[in-house]
Parts: sequence; structure tokens; C-alpha cells
Amino acid sequence: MAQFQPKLVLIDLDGTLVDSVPDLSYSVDQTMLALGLPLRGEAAVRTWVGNGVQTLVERALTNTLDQPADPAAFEQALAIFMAIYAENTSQRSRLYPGVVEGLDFLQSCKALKVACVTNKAAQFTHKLLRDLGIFERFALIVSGDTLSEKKPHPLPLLYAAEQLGVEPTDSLMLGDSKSDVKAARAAGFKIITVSYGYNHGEDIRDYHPDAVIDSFQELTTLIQCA
Ligand SMILES: O=C(O)COP(=O)(O)O
Ligand SMILES: [Mg+2]
Repeated sequence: MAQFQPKLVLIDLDGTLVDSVPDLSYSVDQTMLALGLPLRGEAAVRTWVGNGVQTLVERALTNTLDQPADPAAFEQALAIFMAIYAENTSQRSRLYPGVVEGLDFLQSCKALKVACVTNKAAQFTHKLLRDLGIFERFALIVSGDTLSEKKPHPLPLLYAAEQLGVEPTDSLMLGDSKSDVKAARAAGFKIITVSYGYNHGEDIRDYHPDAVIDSFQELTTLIQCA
């Protein structure tokens, strides 16, 4: 990708800023234990994260990526998971190496706005960002339950751009999954993905983002301050 001069960078949360799977898989397994179901383990949960809390619970219940769960069992499991994850949102989760340096670089660009767009529900998004010390870094946070649609729908990206007064053609999404690529393409944003995140067991390169980075520190070579 040629060097890009965005006026807005939207950053995904799970798998991009934060390795949140240790807390998510702990909470999934505690939920399974409470329901008398087999534990699912961290490797499976890693392939299930990225489409919001409800889809994660449905996948955990069915032990599949795409089978529907029984509605009553789902409601029960969701309530248990929400209570456990509320108490286990951040203690096992970590910022990926290079994230702080990358945010420092983006925030050194005076004309650049930085926001967070995640499919994670707002109550968990805010707590996780606060507990890891980066809540104040974002001009706007759009969570999975902020709007009527989540990524891969373009609405959260278009909403953020509109709120911050930037055109989609001047905007860049930074994410880890095919939902981020699809949302960015549909919104008319550029898209850079990280190689280390969660993409349902698939190689993110197969979705043809504009660039793939191994660390946020590589942003200094890809992005020019406008
Ligand atoms: O699935 C989730 O809850 C969040 O996923 P995201 O931060 O990668 O959008
Ligand atoms: Mg993600």
C-alpha cells in the first residue's frame, strides 16, 4: 500500500488492541461448568470471538461456528456468561506489544482523529479500555450494541466518520478479522489488518486488506501525518 494520510483511524478492540481471549475463554468455560456442559478451551474460543457476546455464547453452546442454539438454553447461558464476564473482563487480558507505541504515533499526528469501533457490548468495552489504561485515547467509542448493526455492516464505521466530521475516503480501519475488512470495504474506508488477531481460524490475507502488519509499530512506515 502506498503511504496513506488518513484524517480518521478507527481501531477494532478484540484481537487488534487487546488479547482478550484469556478472559473470554475463562468466562465461557465457567458458563459451561455451570450448565454441566464440556469445557470448550481457549483454542476454540479464539476462533469464535469477533461477532459480539451473543454470537460467542451461541457458538460455545453448540460448540460450532454457525449452528443455532435452542432459544431457552441460549437465554440461560447468556445470562450466566454476562454475569461471569462482568467480573472477569480484564484481569487476564493484555494490550498487544506495540499498541501503546502505535497509539502514541497516531496521536502525534495533530490532524488525525482516533476512535474505537468494536462488536463488543459497551459495558465490557468501556471497562476493558479503562482497566488497560487506554480509554482516554479515543475521541469516540462505538460498541456492538451502540447501533442497530454491527460489523461487517458498514453502519458503525459510517456513523463514527459522520460523528467526527471526516469523509470515508479520508478514513482508515485497523482490525483483525474479515468483519473489519468487509465493513471497511462497504463503507469506502482503507483497511489495514494485524496478522496476530482472531479471524475464525482463517488467514486474514485471504480477505485482501490494503496491508497486513505484525505490530502497531509498523504504522509509522504506512501512515503519514496529514
Ligand atoms: O466479538 C466481540 O465481542 C468483539 O470483537 P471485536 O472487538 O473484534 O469487534
Ligand atoms: Mg477483532
